[in-house]
Amino acid sequence: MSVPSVIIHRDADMLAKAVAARVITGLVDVQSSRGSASLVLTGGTVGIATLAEIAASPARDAVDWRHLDIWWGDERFLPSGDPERNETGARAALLDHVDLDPARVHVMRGPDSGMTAEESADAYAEELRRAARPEDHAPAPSFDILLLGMGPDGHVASLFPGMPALYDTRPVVAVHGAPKPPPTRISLTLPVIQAAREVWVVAAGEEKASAVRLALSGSGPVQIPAAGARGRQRTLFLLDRASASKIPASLGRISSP
Ligand SMILES: O=C1O[C@H](COP(=O)(O)O)[C@@H](O)[C@H](O)[C@H]1O
Repeated sequence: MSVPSVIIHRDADMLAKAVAARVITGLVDVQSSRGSASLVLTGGTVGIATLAEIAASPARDAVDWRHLDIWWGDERFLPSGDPERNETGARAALLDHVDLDPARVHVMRGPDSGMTAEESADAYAEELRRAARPEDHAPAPSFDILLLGMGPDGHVASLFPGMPALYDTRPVVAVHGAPKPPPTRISLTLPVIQAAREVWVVAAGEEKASAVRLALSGSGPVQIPAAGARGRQRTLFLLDRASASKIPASLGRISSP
């Protein structure tokens, strides 16, 4: 697993713009060497703002959207089209504005599919298994870029502090009783997250400052799930000044004046 690098931007707006630029460049780089790429989306405020910035960027046309697999790190177990679903926000902010191959948009299904949360998690695990290549040596692809928002309690995806999902070794799990609504969710687990090539934790706001410090300073993932957000080749903590305000100055590289 890689050691996190911390990059700090002026504010949430600049952070979303900078992460958007990074995503575009990252996807173009992967596609130019391998043809297709994979991107795991997150919900949450900065996550969705980043997608809107990608959509607004003239550079977005440098990405070959038809050869991109879109996955989700987590989903709120709500019917399709529900405004609280991460998918709904992602579609409105970006996915509806670019020429994706619908077969490569891998949605975590909600209760309107007729599935229980457990069945939906199992169906997603099966979709991941089918997408895994021999070189992944795992029942899921090694994603090129996996984006994670982070809550003030340090949760990433739908992995909340102290909850059983943090010990689960299956690739995808149903989560019940989440402290943030809605209580039922579907989430990738830490083994799949940690198999991604690059994991980028994106956070803004003073209310996240303590969790950011703990995630970067030796806490375990059961206490602070973001502490387990590490990529195989690269881990980035992309922060605004407020969320970075409690980490030692030596840890962060200021990127926006
Ligand atoms: O519920 C969720 O929250 C987190 C963080 O959201 P934020 O609004 O505090 O940025 C998000 O990463 C996750 O995908 C989502 O389901």
